Amino acid sequence: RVIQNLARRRKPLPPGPRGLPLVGNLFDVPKTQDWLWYIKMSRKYDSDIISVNLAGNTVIVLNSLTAANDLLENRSSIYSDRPPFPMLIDLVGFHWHIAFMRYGPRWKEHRKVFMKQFQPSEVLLHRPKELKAARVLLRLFLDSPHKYERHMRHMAGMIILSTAYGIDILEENDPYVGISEKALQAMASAANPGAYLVDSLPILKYVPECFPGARFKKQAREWFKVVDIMPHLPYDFVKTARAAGTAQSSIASRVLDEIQENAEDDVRRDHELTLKNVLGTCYAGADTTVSALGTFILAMTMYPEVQKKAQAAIDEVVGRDRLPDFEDSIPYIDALVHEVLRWRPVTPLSVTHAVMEDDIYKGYHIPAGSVVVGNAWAILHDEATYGPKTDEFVPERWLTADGKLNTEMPDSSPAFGFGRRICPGRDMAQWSVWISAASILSVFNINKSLDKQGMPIEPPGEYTSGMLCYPIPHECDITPRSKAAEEMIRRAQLA
Ligand code: HEM
Repeated sequence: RVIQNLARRRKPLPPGPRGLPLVGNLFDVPKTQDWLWYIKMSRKYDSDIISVNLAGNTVIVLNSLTAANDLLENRSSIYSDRPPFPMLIDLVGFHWHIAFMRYGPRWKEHRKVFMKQFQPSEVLLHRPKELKAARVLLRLFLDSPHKYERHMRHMAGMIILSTAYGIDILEENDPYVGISEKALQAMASAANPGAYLVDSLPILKYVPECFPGARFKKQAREWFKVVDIMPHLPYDFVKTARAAGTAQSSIASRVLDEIQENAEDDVRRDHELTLKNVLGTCYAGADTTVSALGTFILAMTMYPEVQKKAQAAIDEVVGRDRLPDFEDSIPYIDALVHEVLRWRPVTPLSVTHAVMEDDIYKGYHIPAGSVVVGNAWAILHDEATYGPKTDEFVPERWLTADGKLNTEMPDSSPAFGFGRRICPGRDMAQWSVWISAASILSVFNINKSLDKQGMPIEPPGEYTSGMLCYPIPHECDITPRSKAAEEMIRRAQLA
């Protein structure tokens, strides 16, 4: 084995730009949209696998579906760890979040509990809550269309908090939404690759707060206050509601019933802690759904002809006198959801994995402990896989000539990551986006706003840049397709 390891180490690292002493490529990698820079490097070195050195840490970037599948999927037994994330975990306190747990028994236990609640058969149980939230979304769009981003956030929060905890959230200033949003803002900032030097030089986490340049520690301490209580607050709500006999059906209640029946005190405590962490993690999923819905609104504003085709497809199946339901089969909307996830992936560089053992791929050495990144943007924009004009929003690329979903083609799953860490909420997420998109288009038109001269305002199509990216809300006009549509939205609230 020793000889094998020595032989591996003699192989070169995957190609990449030469860095400076000590800092390596720390200042070469751009702070924003680094996925585009990695594509450029991949072309420059004519290799779908490249490496950079960030202050001594090797980062391996996989820029093709083949490379991502070969390593993250087919060798997942050694490629499913996470890097240590000193800022996010040790300082900001996200140690309870499944997505950032190291590979091992603790992660496996959490993932098992999560998967059980979000496997496709269980997701069917959550549909009534998704449908209710989609209908509330329509009414909110009707009342204040310009606040569409806030309403989509409300909808995603409503689905997750009612599914996970049986909490009916308030339309304004809900305390559970408030705390979760604050924690997620902290996550978005702290997980931003390259944003904090402490992630490259973990020793910095020990410097005192008063030390020059240690402002990040003060910031982390502020964030810690909300991040630490985020999973506890809604969980305590369920426990109180159960004691009072007022708890609504929810994942928390169902799992608590099972736990109460079977376990000894200390086993039960462990199970409860796992459950609390799993449920806390769910809200982060809500945030990704908001990003995908924002991309949907952007695409509909930019591509009116796609919008018209989608509406025609809905009208053909659903008609104009009821709202869409999960039972409706509308392949054009299936295609549109895939295209939303592909065109502007929510996590363009996915979430970083780490490799646990030395490995060799295509003759290159991948050292144990390297960070391994699947460049989801590069993969989902590869014309060899997804056809021409991948920068354009074209749902037809997912359809056969007779308008059915093309099952021969790879789907949009790289948007949800890879291998053993692939997003376990993806089924639920896709259905949330599906029902929202179908419901919105069945009753609303989304058009470019007009400026003072009556000219259409082109949406800038800007996104935030980080691990999770969100479209920056743009001006658009969201108006009911007819008086009857408006009445249908109001009636649906009373049902
Ligand atoms: C459009 C919506 C969503 C997108 C694009 C998305 C994307 C992702 C990605 C890229 C990962 C990392 C996978 C990897 O490391 O290879 C991930 C992980 C995860 N997602 Fe999602 N997600 C979405 C919605 C959701 C929802 C709704 C939930 C919960 C109900 C959820 C729960 C999780 C969890 C728990 C993990 C961590 C998995 C692990 O590390 O084992 N996600 N997601």
